[in-house]
Amino acid sequence: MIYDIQGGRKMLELRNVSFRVAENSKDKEKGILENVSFTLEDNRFVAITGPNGGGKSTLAKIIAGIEKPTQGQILLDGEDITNWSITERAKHGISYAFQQPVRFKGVTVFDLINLAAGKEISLSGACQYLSEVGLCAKDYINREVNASLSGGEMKRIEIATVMARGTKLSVFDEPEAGIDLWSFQNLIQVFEKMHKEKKGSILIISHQERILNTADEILVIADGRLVKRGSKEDVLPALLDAAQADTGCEMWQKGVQR
Ligand SMILES: Nc1ncnc2c1ncn2[C@@H]1O[C@H](COP(=O)(O)OP(=O)(O)OP(=O)(O)O)[C@@H](O)[C@H]1O
Repeated sequence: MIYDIQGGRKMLELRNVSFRVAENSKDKEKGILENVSFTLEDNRFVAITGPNGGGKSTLAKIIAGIEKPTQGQILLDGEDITNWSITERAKHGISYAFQQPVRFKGVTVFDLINLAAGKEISLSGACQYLSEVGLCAKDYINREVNASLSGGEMKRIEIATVMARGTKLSVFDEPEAGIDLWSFQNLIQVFEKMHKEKKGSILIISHQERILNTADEILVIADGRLVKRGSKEDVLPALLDAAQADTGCEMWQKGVQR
């Protein structure tokens, strides 16, 4: 078994992960992520934050298998999954909720939750997930997952599907995006509950102080690099000062760990 320096079991490990794309001019490359390394233990709640365009969503997509790193390795329970597809990773317990969820014509909300659960679940069981994300279940359970759903509704349905999946790692990309303030309070409780019930590890990309405050650990990604990692007590005060001073990225990059 593999343990990290804090003594917890390493569930996910990123080793020097880089993601570079070709720039418009043929011979040049643009670094979206550069040498990102970190480990995630079982049943942890980790938030990833940082300035817009810093590389957070790319990192989440690389973990879920939507993008492949151009360099580096990803290990799940000690096994190298760098070249695994999204499906293989999903089968082995990695769930991903998009920043902008996809819609599936012809599929109902109930179908989607059932598919996510990977087993037959009752109507009341599916409704329970919808209620937890603040949707009145009877109004949504038989609706088609199409363009008639608003962005916020779609987002909540997707979070319900990730909960139904109940995998060892759930990755959420800005779950707060498009969610109204009232529902947001409930959403925080959803994540707190998932964490309390130890339903696997949660990796959330977020800019919201309340989500960062709930996390066991915060990673700050800026300009494609992991610039800070620590407990909320270590990381949050500097982040909030930076936000107030509006110095953004420069402040975050102080004390860069490379
Ligand atoms: N395939 C790609 N080709 C070219 N540029 C890309 C590609 N993927 C991401 N980028 C660029 O990489 C940068 C990081 O994007 P990413 O979406 O990961 O940022 P982010 O930190 O999640 O931002 P936000 O907080 O705004 O959601 C952006 O400048 C984006 O335009």
